[in-house]
Amino acid sequence: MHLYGTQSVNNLGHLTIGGVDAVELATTYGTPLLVYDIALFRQRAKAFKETFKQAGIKAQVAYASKAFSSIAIYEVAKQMNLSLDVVSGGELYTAVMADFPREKIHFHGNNKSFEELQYAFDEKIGCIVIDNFLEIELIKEISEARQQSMNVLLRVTPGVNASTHDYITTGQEDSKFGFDLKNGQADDAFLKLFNHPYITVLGMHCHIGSQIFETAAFRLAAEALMEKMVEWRKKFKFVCPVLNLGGGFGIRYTSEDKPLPPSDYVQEMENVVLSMTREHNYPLPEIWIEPGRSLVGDAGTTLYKTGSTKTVPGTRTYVAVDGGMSDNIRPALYGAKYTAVSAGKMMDPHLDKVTIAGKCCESGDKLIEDTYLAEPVEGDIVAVFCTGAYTYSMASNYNRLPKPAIVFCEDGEHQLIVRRETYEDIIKLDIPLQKTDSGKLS
Ligand SMILES: Cc1ncc(COP(=O)(O)O)c(C=O)c1O
Ligand SMILES: N[C@@H](CCCC[NH3+])C(=O)O
Repeated sequence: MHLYGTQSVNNLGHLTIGGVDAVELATTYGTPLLVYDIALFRQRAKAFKETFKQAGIKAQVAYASKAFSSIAIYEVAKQMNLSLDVVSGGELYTAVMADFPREKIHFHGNNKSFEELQYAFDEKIGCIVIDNFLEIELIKEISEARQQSMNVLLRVTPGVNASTHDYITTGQEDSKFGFDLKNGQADDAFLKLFNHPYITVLGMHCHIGSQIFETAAFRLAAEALMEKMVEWRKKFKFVCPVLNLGGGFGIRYTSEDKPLPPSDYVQEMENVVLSMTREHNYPLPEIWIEPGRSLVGDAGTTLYKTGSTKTVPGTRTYVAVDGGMSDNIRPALYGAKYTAVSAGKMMDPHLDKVTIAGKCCESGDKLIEDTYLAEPVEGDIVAVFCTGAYTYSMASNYNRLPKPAIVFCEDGEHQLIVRRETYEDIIKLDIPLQKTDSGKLS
């Protein structure tokens, strides 16, 4: 059984997270419950920052908050001196509500609206990562109309095919994101902005995908961008002060995943940048990275309560829990794999082979196929590990299931940071039909 971060087992045989009994948490807050081990988040953040410090490289570590966005996690990110990657007006609004330092906010997105861009200008954020030609025009229009300056990075696709799920690779040429590095798009984009009175191009950005294990993909991407930077210096006498190499560092969901320590990926990037800047006598740029999953993924654990059990003789036993694809779409969407334990029976042998099913009206709503629990009976608390990234942020109200509550745990303390949705929340946007004489709409 693999435990993460501060997880342990207490003398009652219960799983503990951040020194707090998981079964007690389930009783106090109800289930499904997403529990974050905040010490693990802090440890990961510190490790990333330390890697740059040791190499003597100026850096920004931006939490890619699409992985999990809430006011409280932004507050922890602020405490840890992280920067923040937001990808929509909604994430930016959450950051503003957390009073995140605006100059450390980076705004992403392949189709930012005029209103979202104006909001970014209103808040005077640190940087907009420009993704396409329309956005260039919109940003020029806004900055000129307001006579307001803005820092930008150009998102480029370096043509690197990282081996991960097709849906989450982003650095290949055939991608909806960014300007192609090889076919001249990136140069065109740069020239449209270079020497603009209000817009400062800080440099380039790339992100090659998510849940990547091989260092080679990061190396190739860094090399491709460095080569372009050297070319731009030669052609346009432009020196990039910033190189943003994105996120994507893989984590261990199951024993099949063999990630390196997150800082190893960063060191690979650092080595490329250090050696190529030396080789070309290029001023060392600041390196920015954007880890999401590797900061919050294994810090999150979802607690469910088991309900009905069904055995298909000779085939399998389904154990249904009180959540499912509505709070974790990843198994259904990507075939993502997870591990689970019986959180109240940690000392008991986990020998019962079961498929953990969700409660949504969908055959594909299976959280884990063929896993092992300790003699499951109704009312057990099952903990599914590594659910901190892209679960709550991708959650839905499918079947009108209320979204779970979220709790932070640290040093034996726990705090509710997102309350559970209620049925009232579920219908809060509904507008009943207006009464007319005919009973029809008019
Ligand atoms: C531009 C960008 N940066 C950072 C991330 C974070 O990726 P990850 O959560 O895999 O670290 C993503 C998501 O893939 C992204 O699209
Ligand atoms: N949502 C994906 C990752 C997408 C990353 C964002 N570009 C996942 O769950 O793995």
